[in-house]
Amino acid sequence: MAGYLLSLDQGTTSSRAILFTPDGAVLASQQQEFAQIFPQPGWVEHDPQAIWDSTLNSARRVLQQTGIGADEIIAAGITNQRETTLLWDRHTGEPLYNAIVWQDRRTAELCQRLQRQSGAEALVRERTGLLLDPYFSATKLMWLLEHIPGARERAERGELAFGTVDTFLLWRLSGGKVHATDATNAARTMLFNIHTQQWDADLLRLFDIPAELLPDVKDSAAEFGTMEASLLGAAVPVRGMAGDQQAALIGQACLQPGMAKSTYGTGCFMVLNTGTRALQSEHRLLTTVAYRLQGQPVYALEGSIFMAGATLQWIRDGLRLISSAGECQSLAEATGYNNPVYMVPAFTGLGAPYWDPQARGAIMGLSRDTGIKEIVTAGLQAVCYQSRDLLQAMAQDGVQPQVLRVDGGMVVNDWLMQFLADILGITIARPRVTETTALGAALLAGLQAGVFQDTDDLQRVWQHDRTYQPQLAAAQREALYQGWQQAVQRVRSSD
Ligand SMILES: Nc1ncnc2c1ncn2[C@@H]1O[C@H](COP(=O)(O)OP(=O)(O)O)[C@@H](O)[C@H]1O
Ligand SMILES: O=P(O)(O)OC[C@H](O)CO
Repeated sequence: MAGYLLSLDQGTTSSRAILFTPDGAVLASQQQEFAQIFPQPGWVEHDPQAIWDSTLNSARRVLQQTGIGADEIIAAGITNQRETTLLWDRHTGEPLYNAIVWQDRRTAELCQRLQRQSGAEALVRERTGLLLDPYFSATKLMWLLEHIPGARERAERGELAFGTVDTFLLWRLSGGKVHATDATNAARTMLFNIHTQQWDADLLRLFDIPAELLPDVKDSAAEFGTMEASLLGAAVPVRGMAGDQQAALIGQACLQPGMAKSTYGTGCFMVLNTGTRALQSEHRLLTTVAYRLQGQPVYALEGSIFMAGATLQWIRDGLRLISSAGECQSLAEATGYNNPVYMVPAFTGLGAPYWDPQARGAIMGLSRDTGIKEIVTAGLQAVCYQSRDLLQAMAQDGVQPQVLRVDGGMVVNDWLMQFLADILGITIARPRVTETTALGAALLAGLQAGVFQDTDDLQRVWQHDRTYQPQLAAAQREALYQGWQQAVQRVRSSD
């Protein structure tokens, strides 16, 4: 089929537009960063106009760069930073406040208050697969309704619309005609019942959210509406949508139960396909919707690590031990595996499976001969030990992937990938196209457009670049990991 697939990838620090050929190759890519707003400690906001402008500019530029007309685009897909919460006026389209970003912790106390309410935590866990944490949209929306004068009354009168970034972009792209999301994004709001695939009345009551605010929830490959022709020069149909980590799972073609991917960027997100079974984790992993096709949800277990590449950024910009992230590979090669130094990068607490917001970072095992290389190596090793924590939690929940597909900025580091294989004891596979998030959204759009017939067709798009096999003796692997577990134990605020 002639024509192209356009992917709009709206991330936490930048927006990207990528044009793919129908066989999943990247034709061109444009990216624009935007400002992070930190009004108070622990608060993180984005200007909605900056989200919109950077997305639209990237899309326009990628067409200009290639000379391709919008009328040559078969379908567009949207993928996005998840959980980030917006509230806008249905008549004017104007947001009432900045977007409250997923990293924002302003509702921590509100969450603690709700946790004390009998049965609240269990209700959230059972219906949404999530934990009662400020990370998700519900308490952010609650905050907006409480703090913007008149917002609650207006919401009850049906004058306002809530949305995560996908929904906001679709609203603007469609000229205010479509208020919809997909099941993967809905699953991160803490208001959506992942079993019935409906907004949940009990949760709406718990968080005091008027149902009038909510978007329609569609499959991840669906007819989401068309973009206003004035935006790109032709009315491009939007046919795919998924939160960025779920889109990466699709872009990595992890479409069978037991297949897993891990994205190593600023943070790390490991997602494991569990098929049509919504597996409830006993080890504080999240249960989430991986994608929904033809009304059938496929579920996933997810673990997130807050500091992956960000640890190296701190080593570079905070400690100034290196001048670029690329330097760390040769330092790690010189140090070797048997590094007595352990770094626990709990700068903003520990994520899954610990969920310990009070824990703080530490570097342990220092001696007079410790130098820069040992500290840098410990920063890299911490990413792998934390991945092992997540993989182990998944295994204890009954699913043990044999291969982990990886992507994100850190996976260019061959030493890191080999150490990851050795510490996890499974095969690490790196794909040829590492823009897996954008690819996932394009694949969903292509599926809906008929470019691909079924998920088997999507699987054929994935191409392998390099694999790393575990080579370390089991005893040595366990000894290294034990050192990590002891280090974590020492920084935790509670058991
Ligand atoms: N050679 C390298 N080895 C390890 N980490 C690296 C290397 N090059 C870049 N990184 C890390 O990769 C991260 C950027 O990855 P990227 O996927 O672009 O992040 P994000 O999409 O979250 O902004 C940075 O935090 C950087 O420290
Ligand atoms: O935009 P990213 O890549 O930092 O991803 C953010 C995640 O979706 C947050 O859950």
